[in-house]
Amino acid sequence: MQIASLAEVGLPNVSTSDTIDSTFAALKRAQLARRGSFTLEARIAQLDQLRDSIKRYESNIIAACAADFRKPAPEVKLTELLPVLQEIRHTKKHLRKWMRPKRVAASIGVWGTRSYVRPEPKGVCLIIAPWNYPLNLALGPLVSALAAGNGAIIKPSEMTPHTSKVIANIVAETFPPDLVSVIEGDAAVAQKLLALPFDHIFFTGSPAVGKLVMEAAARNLSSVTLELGGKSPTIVGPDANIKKAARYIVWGKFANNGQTCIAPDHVFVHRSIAAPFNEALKQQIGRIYGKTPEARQSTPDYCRIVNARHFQRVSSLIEDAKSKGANVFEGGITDAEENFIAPTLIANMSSDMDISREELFGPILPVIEFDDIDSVINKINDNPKPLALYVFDQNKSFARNIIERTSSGAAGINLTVVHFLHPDLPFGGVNNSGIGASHGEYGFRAFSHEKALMEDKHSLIHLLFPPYTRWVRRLIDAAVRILG
Ligand SMILES: NC(=O)c1ccc[n+]([C@@H]2O[C@H](COP(=O)([O-])OP(=O)(O)OC[C@H]3O[C@@H](n4cnc5c(N)ncnc54)[C@H](O)[C@@H]3O)[C@@H](O)[C@H]2O)c1
Repeated sequence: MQIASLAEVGLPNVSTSDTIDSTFAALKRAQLARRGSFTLEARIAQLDQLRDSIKRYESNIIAACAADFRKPAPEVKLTELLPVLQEIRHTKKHLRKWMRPKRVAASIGVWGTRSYVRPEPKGVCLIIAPWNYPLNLALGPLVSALAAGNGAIIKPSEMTPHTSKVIANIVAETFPPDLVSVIEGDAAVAQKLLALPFDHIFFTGSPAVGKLVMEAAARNLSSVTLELGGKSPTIVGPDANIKKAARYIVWGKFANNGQTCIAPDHVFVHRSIAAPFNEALKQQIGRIYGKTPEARQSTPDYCRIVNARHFQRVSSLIEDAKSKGANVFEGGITDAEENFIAPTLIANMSSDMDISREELFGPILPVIEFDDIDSVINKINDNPKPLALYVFDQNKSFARNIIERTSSGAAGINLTVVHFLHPDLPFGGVNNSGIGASHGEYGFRAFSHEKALMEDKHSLIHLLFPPYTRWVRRLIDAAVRILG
């Protein structure tokens, strides 16, 4: 389905930047009012409503993603709809257990008390989303925020305006504005929002903007979850199943046109298998996207770069690499009219090239040959900790060695990207690639405050209260001796 203009997506019923303060105040008031009555049933009803609306809007979502960056419909279903719908299903199934206060056994020191860890809603949360999975990364966190009993403001990305409008319409149709509101806009709008004392900020985007978000959050001591990016390395060992490695790497890299936070950024391949591996990569690209440049440009299965600015950025990366001696051995063809960049494979990368430093976030894959795995591990450890790291090898100890000696948000063995789909795995980065985690119970906990609750039953702790008579002092000394 083609969308010619934003108006066709539907009339937005959405807060604008002028109404930021009043929207926030309304959410705050409503959140306090409903605090005691936000039951399991109420939360599940909201999740059901969200699921129904998403399903009702399915064709609009597909059309909007096509209008924004020619994202293929099957990719929209697999990477935008499925993760959010699965998150709803999984959350509904487990929410009762997650919400239940967890009994904690009394320790000797507080014998005679009863204790619980009681998750409570953080309050009013801000969700700032990126453009690359515009629906998934706006509504996925919303599922966790609602499950945990919060109100939320969503600020979708201005770079995918059609999808942003659809999100606004879904939310306006599904929730009262004092429970969930969408505020559309750019960085300036995000900055206005960030000045407000949100109870939690869930940000997905680049590490550079993540730092600004954390700085702004610090002013109000708002807690943060930062889902960031970086250069996720992939290592193909000497005993890799070459065909399988190429299949997963080509899919993980070129789906969404390389604009995936957990896409393999670059590949280290053992020199002994480099030639057949490079050939296998080329074969996979041909098999999926077509044998000729024309076929690759016309296939409906290949997404586009999101806008002219990013097209320019990614094209310049290729030009910079070429001018410094890189060998573009597949692709490299670009068409500015369509923000099209062919699936591109690059050899002979060197440290003076921009592709060796920047997160590529586009359809270019540098392939680097190695002899000694220690040098690869050292290189990874010399750089900021990545969001994901992938290893392909049949030999389990090869992967184990790398995973033990490096730090990354997630690690995958003989696959790429798929870990995103497991609702029981924490999804998140580490330091430069992120702080905190999302998905399933991890998402619920990100949006919850774990309140410590203790009740006195028949404890003897009052025997240690002042005045500090000789008897009390003796008791305290004994307590320190026994418990310390
Ligand atoms: N870890 C993850 O789950 C994940 C998922 C997708 C994308 N990413 C990362 O996101 C990046 C690409 O997305 P992007 O280009 O939309 O990121 P971005 O950081 O430029 O923008 C993300 C959001 O922040 C807002 N923003 C931009 N500048 C801002 C500023 N100065 N102050 C406040 N808000 C501002 C944008 O309007 C947008 O809504 C990549 O680095 C990618 O790896 C991470």
